[in-house]
Amino acid sequence: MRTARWAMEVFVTRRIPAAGLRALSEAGGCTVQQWDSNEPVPRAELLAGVAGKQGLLCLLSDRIDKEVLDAAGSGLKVISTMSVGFDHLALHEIKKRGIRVGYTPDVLTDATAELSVALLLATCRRLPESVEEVKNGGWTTWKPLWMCGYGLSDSIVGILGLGRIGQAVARRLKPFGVKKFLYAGSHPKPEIAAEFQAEFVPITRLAEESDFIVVTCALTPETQGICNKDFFCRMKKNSVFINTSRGAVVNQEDLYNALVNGQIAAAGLDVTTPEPLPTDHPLLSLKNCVILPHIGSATYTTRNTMSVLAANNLLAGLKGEPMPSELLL
Ligand SMILES: O=CC(=O)O
Repeated sequence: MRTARWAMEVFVTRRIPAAGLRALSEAGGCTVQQWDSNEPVPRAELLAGVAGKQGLLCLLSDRIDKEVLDAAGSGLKVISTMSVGFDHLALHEIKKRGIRVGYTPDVLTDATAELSVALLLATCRRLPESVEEVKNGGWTTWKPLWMCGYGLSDSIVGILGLGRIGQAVARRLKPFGVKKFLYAGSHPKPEIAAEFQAEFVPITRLAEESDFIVVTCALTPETQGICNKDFFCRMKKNSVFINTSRGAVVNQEDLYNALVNGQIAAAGLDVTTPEPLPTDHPLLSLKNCVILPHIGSATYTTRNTMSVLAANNLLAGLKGEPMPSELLL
């Protein structure tokens, strides 16, 4: 039997890819308690599970707030989230307690950018609607005016948040013949934008001039609800709105009205508020709104890599070593 030089207890809030769990168990010295289910851990189980632990490996669907931190107690040293987003973590409270945080940027950039492009094309070329017409007999003949949508060729694409994923989206869209890229965000990034000759503009101009808008910014107090009535009213009537960041960046009621009133042509959302979106939600009744169940990073390889990175972040934090991807608070 291997004797551990350090003995730590961790709580894992969900069933994760085996590779991630293996990384934890092979490290030795780390006792894992896991909510071994595909469904979210009930709040009471989370509060009980985290009690007395030194490490917590969680997902973006777990709200890690003061209550959880209090339940964990003063021994909690590390929180490792298997996500690039960290809006589910009460960072102020976490920082106050001196807890380190790991996350999983970079490894999901390609998968998420790919999904963003897939969603954009599915939305602007009306793929779900078309598939449905084939199944329901709506496809009676080839019709010149039927199922027309909007193409990327010669278009203006606006990226809200030219971070890692926004850049990867622009890189993938460029070969489709995009005429011009605009981007908006907290500050200009001239070196990065040079690759796409992208122009930094105020968000109002992004809304007014873009044929396609792709939202890839992080959810922060500044970006919460930023895509609102004013934003959608400024957009062109034939423009398409895509969001693969976080649902709360969008005021969904305003988006619904924009889609119903023809203020914009269509929307594709991989993220909503809440998640899951209730099946009777008004947005789901619209043909010009394509909604996916938050699958941006969902490739087998990416999810495996994310789980291993999350495990390695946790282990490094527990040992007091530099993490492969630490969120600096
Ligand atoms: O949305 C996905 C993530 O934050 O990893």
